[in-house]
Amino acid sequence: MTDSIAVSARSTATRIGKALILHGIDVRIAAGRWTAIVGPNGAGKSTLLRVLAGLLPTDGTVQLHGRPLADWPARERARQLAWLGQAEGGSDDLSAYDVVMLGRLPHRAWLAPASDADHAAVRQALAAMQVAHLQTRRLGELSGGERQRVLLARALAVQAPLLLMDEPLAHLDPPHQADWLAVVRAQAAGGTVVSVLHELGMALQADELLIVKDGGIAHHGPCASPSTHRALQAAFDWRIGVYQVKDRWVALPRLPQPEHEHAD
Ligand SMILES: Nc1ncnc2c1ncn2[C@@H]1O[C@H](COP(=O)(O)OP(=O)(O)OP(=O)(O)O)[C@@H](O)[C@H]1O
Repeated sequence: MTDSIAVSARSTATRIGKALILHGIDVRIAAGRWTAIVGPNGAGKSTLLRVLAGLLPTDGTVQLHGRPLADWPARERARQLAWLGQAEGGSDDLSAYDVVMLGRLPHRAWLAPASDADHAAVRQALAAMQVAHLQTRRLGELSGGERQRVLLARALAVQAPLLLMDEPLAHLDPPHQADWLAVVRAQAAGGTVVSVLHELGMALQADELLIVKDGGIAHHGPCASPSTHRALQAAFDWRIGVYQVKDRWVALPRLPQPEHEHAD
């Protein structure tokens, strides 16, 4: 599994309106791994994730399991690729259970009732994100973190081999971040995960780091590699340091230094 490519994008330019947002993209995401996309604000991380999901047109080609995205029948593609966007709205009147059931739509025939397998997938996803006790509550009346966990459960309920998530940790407290980490590891053991993350300490727990800066790919490499750590620090203008704490890598902000001192 690790040698194959789950999703790839090759494009010279991605525009939103007239604005050039991404340029010179050539990225291959390995299957069976967790890739974290990181980089400064406005670098183009979310745009790149949307390109990989086929949600934003671009020149060049985007391929899912070696086949151009555009060639996939919509339902089949929806079963292959689960998506969690940033600040998603629109389902506030639905119960948490029904929101998670939306993740099963690609598996259901038009107007067909949910099957036992659909209900089982929903219950499993609710349990994985520890929101089973919220299942009868309306999405709109949940806290930010509860809501995010329900939306994560919806993405998990798709049971797609490729899971793309934009800032999945938004609003999650540290224990729930740790739970999410366990879920992602399990997910990557049988499939592929790509997540845009601002929490660099969490991103460094991934297998691969894809560093985006100024609309291009600055680096793509293993999270544990010194060259990746150097590239990460450089991408943030050396305003962060990467350190080893026991068996994990962490990134910490560096305080601004007086003009005459240099970063180490
Ligand atoms: N609809 C839009 N119209 C014009 N420019 C846009 C639009 N959406 C995003 N951009 C611009 O594209 C660039 C990349 O945005 P993107 O959201 O991909 O960045 P990001 O790396 O995810 O940022 P952040 O870390 O702040 O979430 C930014 O300069 C942004 O202002």
